Amino acid sequence: MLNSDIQALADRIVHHHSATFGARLHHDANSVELVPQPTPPAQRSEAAYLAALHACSQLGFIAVDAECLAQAWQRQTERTQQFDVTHWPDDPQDFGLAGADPAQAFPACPRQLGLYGVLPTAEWVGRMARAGVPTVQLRFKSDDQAAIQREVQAAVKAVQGTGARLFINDHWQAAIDAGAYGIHVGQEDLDALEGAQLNAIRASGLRLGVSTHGYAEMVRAHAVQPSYIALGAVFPTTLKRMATAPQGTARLQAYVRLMQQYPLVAIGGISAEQFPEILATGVGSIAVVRALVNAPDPDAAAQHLSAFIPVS
Ligand SMILES: Cc1ncc(COP(=O)(O)OP(=O)(O)O)c(N)n1
Ligand SMILES: Cc1ncsc1CCOP(=O)(O)O
Ligand SMILES: [Mg+2]
Repeated sequence: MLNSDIQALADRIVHHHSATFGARLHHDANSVELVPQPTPPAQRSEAAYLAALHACSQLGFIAVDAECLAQAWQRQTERTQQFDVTHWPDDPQDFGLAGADPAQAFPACPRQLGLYGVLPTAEWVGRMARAGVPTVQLRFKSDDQAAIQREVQAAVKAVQGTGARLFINDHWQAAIDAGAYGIHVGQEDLDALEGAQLNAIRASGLRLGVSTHGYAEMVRAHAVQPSYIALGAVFPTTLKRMATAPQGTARLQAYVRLMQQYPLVAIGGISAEQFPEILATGVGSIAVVRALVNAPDPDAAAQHLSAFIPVS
């Protein structure tokens, strides 16, 4: 039970930020509602922390993200010596995101990765790279090691001479062996990697992209200092069962403000009409599957969508 002073502070946070985070997230075809979450058990006793923990849960942030935000709100309050309910935490130092060892960072990749095609086969990878998609990923789901090796090698070959950067999803050893541009891993994949395996990826010189679905996962991703961070799912997607609700553009905007030190990729349910509002958040790349693979004319879609996003 919150005491009335803390409840009043929490109400002020909710009041100030509900139009941004708490309201029904828009998009006619992709309407998403973020529902209030139970407030998790408190880890500390300061007023700013307790009020923020309650308010962020009310605003629909899952327990680990509400905890992360509440800790950041407390640090912001101590640093600025005032509890400003209007100032949503967005300073990396308040999330423990400052001061990492640059020697441990994965190799840099451009901030503007441009259109990012996430594709099921080497054939699709080659086709989209030839159509001008600047960043492509082979997302080949198989447990057959021989098939994986073949597909990864074929994808590396397929992008040769096109200028496209090729990331390989999941199959990091095959990606290293074949000499891809980079590897993409999810949070569970990252958790499953032993220190020696992560060191092997780092030593290979390949870039590393990591999926995130909220504040706590961004902080975890930062611990390995990847080459880019993917943020999603922004909108509902039929292609992957997501453990968390779609994030929507308001949260995406807040993530981008916080994670400026990384190249950022938005993913999940993004179609051509949504490109302008996604790009307005400041991400350097939009990753899509269906917008390419299910398009009536995938080559024309590749050219059309690529033209939307600057590349560096
Ligand atoms: C650019 C990009 N972002 C996120 C994902 C999802 O990766 P992951 O969480 O590993 O899930 P699977 O794609 O393996 O199902 C991605 N592939 N690419
Ligand atoms: C692989 C993946 N990871 C998060 S959303 C997603 C699928 C994105 O596909 P689409 O762009 O068709 O929604
Ligand atoms: Mg994966």
